[in-house]
Amino acid sequence: MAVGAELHARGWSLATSSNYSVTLDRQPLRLLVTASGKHKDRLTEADFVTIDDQGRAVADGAPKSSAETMLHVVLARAADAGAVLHTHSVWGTLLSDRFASQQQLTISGYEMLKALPGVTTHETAITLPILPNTQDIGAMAQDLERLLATAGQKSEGSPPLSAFLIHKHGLYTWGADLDAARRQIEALEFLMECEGRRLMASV
Ligand SMILES: CSCCC(=O)C(=O)COP(=O)(O)O
Ligand SMILES: [Zn+2]
Repeated sequence: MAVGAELHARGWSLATSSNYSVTLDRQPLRLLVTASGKHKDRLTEADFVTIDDQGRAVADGAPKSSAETMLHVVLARAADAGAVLHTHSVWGTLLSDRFASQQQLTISGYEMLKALPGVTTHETAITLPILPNTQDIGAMAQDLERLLATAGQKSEGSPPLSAFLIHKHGLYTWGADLDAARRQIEALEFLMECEGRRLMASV
């Protein structure tokens, strides 16, 4: 609840945008996911749903979980996520469109990069893949599974994939726990704003 209020206050989870999850159990898989369509500034305990590995609510009478629930399931299953945060910031949305033809946004040179897992120097280049947006979340979940499988084969020395963008939609990041995901979302939103402002200043 506190994360929703905070990300809303930062302008990254306005209105009903965004969704969040925490992995409760791995065997069987159980995630606590935000309910769908909730104003993220006003989440209450009733606005969280425990779901299984198929994205189904475990308890009868639970509210409908996020429309993007299956992305959280894929991240918990295939990327070992302990927590996932998804935001809809202005900079993430604009940059996902500006770099859509390249299907990725690369950011390098900023000291803030060191807030991300596996990054020890500002000289590191991180790449945020950009997935196509679609209302078919099953198709998007398959795209994400492919992306994670490919990222797993990347060469040693590059930081692990810990975030991606969806075209004209927003940012996903995940970590071992909510603190890690919270730290990453703040660093990534900062980095995207730097990159967006830098590009604007150079036109
Ligand atoms: C106006 S937000 C549109 C849906 C979306 O992208 C989102 O992040 C929130 O969807 P949910 O079903 O999790 O409320
Ligand atoms: Zn979204």
